[in-house]
Amino acid sequence: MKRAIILVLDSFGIGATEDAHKFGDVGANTLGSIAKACAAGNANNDDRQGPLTLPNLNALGLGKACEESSGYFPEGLDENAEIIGAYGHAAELSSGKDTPSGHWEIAGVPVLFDWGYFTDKENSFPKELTDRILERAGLPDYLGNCHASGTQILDDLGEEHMKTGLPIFYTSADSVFQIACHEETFGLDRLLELCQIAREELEDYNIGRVIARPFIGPGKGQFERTGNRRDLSVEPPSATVLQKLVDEKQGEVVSIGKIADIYAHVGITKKVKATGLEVLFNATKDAMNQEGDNSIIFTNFVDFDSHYGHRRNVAGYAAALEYFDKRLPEILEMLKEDDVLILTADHGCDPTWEGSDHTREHIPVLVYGKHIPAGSLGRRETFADIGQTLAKYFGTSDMEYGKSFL
Ligand SMILES: O=P(O)(O)O[C@H]1O[C@H](CO)[C@@H](O)[C@H]1O
Ligand SMILES: [Mn+2]
Ligand SMILES: [Mn+2]
Repeated sequence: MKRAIILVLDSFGIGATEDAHKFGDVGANTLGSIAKACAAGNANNDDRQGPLTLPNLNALGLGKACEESSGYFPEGLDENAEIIGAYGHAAELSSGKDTPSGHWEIAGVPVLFDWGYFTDKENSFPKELTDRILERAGLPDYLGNCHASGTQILDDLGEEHMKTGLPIFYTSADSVFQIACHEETFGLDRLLELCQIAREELEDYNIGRVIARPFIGPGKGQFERTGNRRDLSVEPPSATVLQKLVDEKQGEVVSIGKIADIYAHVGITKKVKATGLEVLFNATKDAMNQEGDNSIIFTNFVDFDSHYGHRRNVAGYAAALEYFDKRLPEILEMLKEDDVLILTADHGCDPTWEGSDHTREHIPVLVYGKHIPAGSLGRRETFADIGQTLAKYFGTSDMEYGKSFL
């Protein structure tokens, strides 16, 4: 019975890529920076203290993968631990360091074209675009029109939004058009309709995603984003390994969390809505109990990125990693004879880096299964090696990019 379980720790990079200078990210290392801060006693909070402790991820080869990627073995992890998994680090072929590019490349389809971006930090959006969106939505105006951190902008504009009823439009270094509205005063359905309009009006702008950012709370300092976030993505440019498994093998692809949105619902046969590390973990285990031959169980753990990476919260990121690590054996124990477990990431988001954007980094490629020999997979030229490996494992037609490592 063939099954792959793919766990994406969103933003968990392990060291800058060779082309990081193009992104201003030379020296970024999400895991490395967290490990350093923890070892120095600079990442303590109510949930955690001291050096970074990730024995289970380390046994799969995480520490060594980071060392091969960056020359730095993460402090806190045991350099002499017995390694039970195959481990490597992969560079990104895609032109961007965003979530869809990273995920599509993992599934064998790198994004070789350039996305459209709203590069101006202020007055970011063309007036003819926002005029059309507002007109179709029957709104007189909007707030924002800038690059922003999604939580900071709620503090800055949330109250004005509640008072005026005007939506908040903002963007970032990613190819995104984001709309934040209060779930209760503006309404979730209205926000989703507005995002759909924006998606349609953005057709000529080559923008990867429109993101609905609903939030709740009474006022400044008390606003919180909810689990009703929706990402309206364009479709991947060609068939991913997910789609091939469905089309060629009549397989199942189970999306847990954001995965379905990221692939624009293409190549996905089941969707499980889940928010937060704990619920995502439980949902992954449920799917592992249910799914049979020719299935991919694919989970995105977005909190690493959205709650800690973008928020530059090192202690929070470390605590979340330690929580993930503690629960990992539950999944290892559930693996059946031929199951393949892949732990990876889609880009970096070093919580010690300036600003609030992603960082261009290698991703870890940790592969574990009862019949997979432990040891280094070395440097991989593209995330698409994962997709090609899956194509070979499931016996679909080959992907155009990537080399199988099994
Ligand atoms: O600051 P928030 O809203 O979390 O935004 C982050 O999430 C979006 C999608 O990854 C990007 O725009 C990134 O900057
Ligand atoms: Mn991401
Ligand atoms: Mn992000």
